[in-house]
Amino acid sequence: MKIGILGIGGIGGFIASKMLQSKDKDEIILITKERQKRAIISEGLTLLDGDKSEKVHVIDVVSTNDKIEKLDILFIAIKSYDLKESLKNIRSSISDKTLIIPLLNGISIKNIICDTLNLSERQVIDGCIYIISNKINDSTIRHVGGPGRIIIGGENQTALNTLQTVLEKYDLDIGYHKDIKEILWKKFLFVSPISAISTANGVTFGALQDDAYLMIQCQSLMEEVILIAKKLGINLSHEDIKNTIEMLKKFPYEAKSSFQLDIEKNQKNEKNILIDDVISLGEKLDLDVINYISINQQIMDRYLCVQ
Ligand SMILES: NC(=O)C1=CN([C@@H]2O[C@H](COP(=O)(O)OP(=O)(O)OC[C@H]3O[C@@H](n4cnc5c(N)ncnc54)[C@H](OP(=O)(O)O)[C@@H]3O)[C@@H](O)[C@H]2O)C=CC1
Ligand SMILES: CC(C)(CO)C(=O)C(=O)O
Repeated sequence: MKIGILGIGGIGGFIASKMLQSKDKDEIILITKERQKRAIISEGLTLLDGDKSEKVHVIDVVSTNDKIEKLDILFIAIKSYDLKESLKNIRSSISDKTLIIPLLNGISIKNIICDTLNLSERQVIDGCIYIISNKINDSTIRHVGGPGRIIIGGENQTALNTLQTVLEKYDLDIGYHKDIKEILWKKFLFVSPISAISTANGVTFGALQDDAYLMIQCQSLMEEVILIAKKLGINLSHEDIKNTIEMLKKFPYEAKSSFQLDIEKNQKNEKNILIDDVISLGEKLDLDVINYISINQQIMDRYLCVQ
């Protein structure tokens, strides 16, 4: 099996390192930019986790300028703002049999992939990951916290069976769920409000939980996400808000979302999929998302938002 991983940053670097550490492995191909390819060829790939540092030697690392052989499985771990461009670059490595697993945040990623590559929905197996993992430099990734749990799923049971058989040999914590849409919305219920509120106020996950007023605001954002989800037929409830807040407690005090880290560095960021999508869905579905409109404004006032 040829397994590609597109985007070797916080997420792609984490899963690549875990897979490459396995003794019995498939052909794992890391797909990067040219500059990062050179760094990984000369330095290997190092995953830092607490006091541990694990370096793997990488045999197959290609850049999007290289000719890449047809892949059986492709994990996508790119930021949403680079997604379309990078997919176009690796189009020739995707056949009508390649199974694609996006691990990006957001609720519209499958549509973007299918539209960009003109693929059948059955080929794209929705997924998400619960983790905080950051790229330190082109050859070093740090797992900061979070369980690293991956959930994939959907209606294509044949594809899921294949993936389960291929991926079980790796030290990855993977769960399979038929109703993956609900899982993606539950993840979104976590990542969107928490990223928005902590970024708007410049606080870490721990400081957010210490501030009762901010937690009330955070819950108001969650209510708006639930309103939209329900209108779209996704079964989220207030119980999910409780579970989401419980989950927040499992992250380290100093943790920040990838959105906050990007925006603080004045880098391109995923505001479009984390915040703007909620506002436009609210408008489209004629639902009141006043708290999202206001948090969006707070973020724009506080930072110069690079899009
Ligand atoms: N980090 C986290 O803890 C979590 C992130 N997520 C989600 O996962 C997704 C990926 O995030 P994350 O791993 O943090 O992102 P990173 O920015 O750390 O990694 C993305 C990688 O893709 C590379 N890249 C960009 N464009 C291309 C291209 N055209 N061809 C090849 N490589 C390219 C980047 O290179 P360069 O740096 O040079 O641009 C970088 O190495 C996002 O949607 C994020 O929201 C979800 C859960 C947790
Ligand atoms: C909030 C978090 C850490 C949850 O996995 C995340 O998805 C992100 O930072 O993008």
